[in-house]
Amino acid sequence: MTFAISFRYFGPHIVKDIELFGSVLDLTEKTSKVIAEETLYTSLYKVGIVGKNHILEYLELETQRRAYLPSYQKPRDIVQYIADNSDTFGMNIQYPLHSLQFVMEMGVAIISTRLHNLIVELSLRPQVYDELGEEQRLSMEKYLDNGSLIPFEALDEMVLLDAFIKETIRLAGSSSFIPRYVCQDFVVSNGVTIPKNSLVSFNIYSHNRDTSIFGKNASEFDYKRHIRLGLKLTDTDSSNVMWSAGTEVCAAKLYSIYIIKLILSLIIRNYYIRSHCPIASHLDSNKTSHYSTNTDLSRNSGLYFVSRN
Ligand code: HEM
Repeated sequence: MTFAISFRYFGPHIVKDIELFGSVLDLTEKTSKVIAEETLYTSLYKVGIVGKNHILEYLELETQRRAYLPSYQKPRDIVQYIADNSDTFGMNIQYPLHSLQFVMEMGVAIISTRLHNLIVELSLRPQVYDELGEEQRLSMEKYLDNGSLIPFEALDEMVLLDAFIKETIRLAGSSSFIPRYVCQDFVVSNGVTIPKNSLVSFNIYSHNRDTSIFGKNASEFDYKRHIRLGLKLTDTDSSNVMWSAGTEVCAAKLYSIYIIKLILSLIIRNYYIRSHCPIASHLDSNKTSHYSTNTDLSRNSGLYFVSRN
């Protein structure tokens, strides 16, 4: 999954470069071992796709420093876990550090892809933009004493923004989501056997248009449905599988929600987003979203920000 994300993040123009490294990528496993090795980073660094590796430098120093901290001073986080278990990793301490760095980088990458979806969708829906703008105005009024700071409670209270994010991401899901490599023959409940060595994935595109979950207009953009149905972005049930489900729910769900809400709030408070996309002018019907327009007009190069002041 992570590599599917990075392809989207880097964009088609450099997919060719990435393909050069096909030999070091193993896309057939959920968590490929090779992605955690230095080879990939070094290769990407050489062609200028990524910058110097300061994160790894920091993690290396920090794990060494933490090994000497008295127990009452040790933070309960993943870096500490690695420091405390350095014996287990032995000479390969680099392995968990690279993996951790990779999670952080991919986390940033995935947030940026979702923000991209959201900003394009906003640009196409001036009426929704006004409604979200009004919600921001009320929030600013309520939290006037906080100046330009936006407290967590304020983000929690932004129900329209919550619903807008959820609806946009619901309609943007692709047909291949959280792919898995099948290590052994697996019989599913309807008797079908998935043979060993297959790749399977969840069709979130169809799932998110299921009328039994989202109502008759499941294929349309109707962001207030989530408010009517009492659904929130934090949910992790069949109405919201964007964070996955079960035991593998995204470890940074809340962090991502707050970051996305914060960034969108700041944008909405300060700018109007307009699109050069001609589709916007006749997008009155809710039958489409920026993903179903399926056109390069919906790229961010077609957008411009106009200051509210
Ligand atoms: C809008 C942003 C994000 C979305 C939509 C998202 C979505 C997901 C999904 C669908 C999974 C399950 C993947 C699978 O099982 O194959 C997942 C897992 C995970 N995500 Fe996120 N993610 C986001 C941001 C982040 C960020 C920013 C980080 C870290 C800084 C992060 C860290 C993780 C980790 C560590 C897991 C594995 C959890 C486990 O297997 O127990 N995610 N995420």
